[in-house]
Amino acid sequence: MSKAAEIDIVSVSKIYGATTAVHEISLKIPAGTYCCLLGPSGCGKTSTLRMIAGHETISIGDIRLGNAVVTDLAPAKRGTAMMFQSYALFPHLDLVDNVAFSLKMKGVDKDERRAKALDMLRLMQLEAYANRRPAQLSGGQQQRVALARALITDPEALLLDEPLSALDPFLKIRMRAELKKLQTSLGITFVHVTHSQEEAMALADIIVIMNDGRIEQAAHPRTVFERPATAFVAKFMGDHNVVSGRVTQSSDDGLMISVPAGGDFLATPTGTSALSETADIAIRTDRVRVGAPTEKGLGFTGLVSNVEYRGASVKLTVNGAGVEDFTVILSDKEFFANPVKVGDAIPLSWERADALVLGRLKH
Ligand SMILES: Nc1ncnc2c1ncn2[C@@H]1O[C@H](COP(=O)(O)OP(=O)(O)OP(=O)(O)O)[C@@H](O)[C@H]1O
Repeated sequence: MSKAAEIDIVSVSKIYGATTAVHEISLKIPAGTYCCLLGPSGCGKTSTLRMIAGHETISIGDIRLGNAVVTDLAPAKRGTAMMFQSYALFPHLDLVDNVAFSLKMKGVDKDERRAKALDMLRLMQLEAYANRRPAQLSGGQQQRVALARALITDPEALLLDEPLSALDPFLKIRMRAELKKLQTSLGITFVHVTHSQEEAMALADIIVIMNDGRIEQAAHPRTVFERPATAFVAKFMGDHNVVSGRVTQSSDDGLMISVPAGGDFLATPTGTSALSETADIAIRTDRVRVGAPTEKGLGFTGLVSNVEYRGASVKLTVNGAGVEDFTVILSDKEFFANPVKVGDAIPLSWERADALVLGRLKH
């Protein structure tokens, strides 16, 4: 139906008075990609999306869409369409008029815009509701109307600001699958703002993790999870233990870090990390086993402070070797073959490849 555009963000900053919301970010989003901007509240995701849309001016830098620099273009001239968190539907108009609205603004004649709106409603499987008003629809249906309204302009890129946040948990998961299917079938570029790691992992070809107005990592979800670039990414994505310490020994295939008044840990450099006096390492919670390590630095003995049953798995929290709240996820089978309880002293271990040295971003 539509052509997709690459989005190229070149050294872009957003400054609101005394607040720098976005600090000189650069990012290339290839044409036809599903990109999720992910990060905690206030990290600059929405400002970035709004600058791509043209709803916010760019303080410094440029944004290109396909071959065109769109930095100073009005939103309607960019080839982008935006879907808002609240859907922003007109309560007094039926679905056809809601969806056809932007074509009416462009001066497209009535028959043509109604025909196109009906096509879009058909695409969203809402044809049967064409004459209803938004209040007569479910949350999921309203979301599909908002999508139809954004897509009627035939955009090269669709920008979505927390599109699933108004939905209940069950519908959220269903609509998430529908968004992915839609993006795949249209083949256009989607940029989707979310603060949910799970949502970003499920949808994205590229996850852009932002922190304090900067990009910590932009990569495929599997890379982000298996090779988190920084301590922030490892902590924010979850399922990793991050241990910080002083570097006491370093070579090409290993780095030893000492935790103040605690243990020594061996870690694998990942290339993203410039070596310095201190370092952070990440250890996946599901890669830790109960048992003595085979090599110095690949485990420690600690006291169990919490045991949480989760059905298919059991989560242990362990303190020791200068590390607090070290998390271990065991399969239910592993745990019940050898159960432990709060207060037990247990040895933990992992493989050398499962302890990674993390990079540090200059702030
Ligand atoms: N119009 C504005 N005027 C002044 N400061 C603003 C304005 N809009 C955003 N900010 C500030 O810029 C920073 C980034 O805001 P932004 O809305 O881009 O973050 P976000 O990651 O989308 O957050 P959330 O997930 O809470 O929506 C915040 O500190 C915010 O307070």
